[in-house]
Amino acid sequence: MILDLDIGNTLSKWRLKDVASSEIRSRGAVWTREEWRPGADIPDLDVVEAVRISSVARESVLHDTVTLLRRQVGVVHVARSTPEALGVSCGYDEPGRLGVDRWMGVLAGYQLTGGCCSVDCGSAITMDFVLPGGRHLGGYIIPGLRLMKESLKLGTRNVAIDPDSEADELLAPGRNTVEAVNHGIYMSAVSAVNRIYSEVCDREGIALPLLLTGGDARVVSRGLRIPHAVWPDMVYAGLETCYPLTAAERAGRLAGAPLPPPVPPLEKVRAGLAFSMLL
Ligand SMILES: Nc1ncnc2c1ncn2[C@@H]1O[C@H](COP(=O)(O)OP(=O)(O)OP(=O)(O)O)[C@@H](O)[C@H]1O
Ligand SMILES: CC(C)(CO)[C@@H](O)C(=O)NCCC(=O)O
Ligand SMILES: [K+]
Repeated sequence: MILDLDIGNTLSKWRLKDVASSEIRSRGAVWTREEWRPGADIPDLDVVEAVRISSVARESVLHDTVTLLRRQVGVVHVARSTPEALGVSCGYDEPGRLGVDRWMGVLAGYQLTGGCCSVDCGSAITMDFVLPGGRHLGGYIIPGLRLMKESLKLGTRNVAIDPDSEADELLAPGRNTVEAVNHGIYMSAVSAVNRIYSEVCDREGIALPLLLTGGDARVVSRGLRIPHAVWPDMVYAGLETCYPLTAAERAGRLAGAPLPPPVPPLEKVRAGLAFSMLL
């Protein structure tokens, strides 16, 4: 089995992948705490022959995790953001400072589409752009839905947005504090994704396929009118492209990859932008 780890600020997610069949056997998530160690909700390391890690937690958390895993597993790959990988050049002045989860998303997105906008709706909402030809432009970081809500300190932090809510309801004016906060932050996240996508496509003169991942991807997806695809395993797919271990991965087939989303005509993106500027 391959153990893939996506260590985030809020949650550490894992999945077990069968080397022979390339199937995902199980998955789970644990809160990212002081240290990460195998426990009741962590898979049995005896069956694991290789580990691949994307981590944006503190370096000490990663260090402890790797030390522990190396005692039991022969192969441990730790992904890093680099100036260049798999035909993509990093847009950051200091590539090592780009969150490696973002870099994994960019590499997976580029592999799937040959140029895209990748959005990760997690603790933070990040947006990255990579053009056909492989130039990553850099991106944007805004607080995620949960963080935005917590920062308001209106006593609504424990009332989460129902991930199954309809976008129409979430976009309507709230009629109590919880609704006003939830609908407000939802609207700000969806508007930001919309606006940033349109601005960058306009600047660059190209409409790009839009890909979404992260814990809040599904609910944000429902409020977006731009065509896009949701790819829950996008960060893991970045690990697959960097460290291919199964036959399917070596052949470039990424687990759970959606069909590349249709790209709107650039004129339509520009018209939407012009409209929002008129108001
Ligand atoms: N079971 C859950 N526990 C915590 N957050 C959840 C859960 N299900 C959905 N969410 C939502 O997912 C978001 C966190 O997403 P995700 O798991 O992608 O983030 P993360 O691990 O914090 O990633 P990063 O720190 O890399 O941004 C939260 O804003 C929250 O609204
Ligand atoms: C922005 C987050 C927290 C999103 O998970 C992560 O990618 C990160 O810690 N990035 C480092 C800062 C940067 O990407 O510029
Ligand atoms: K993340």
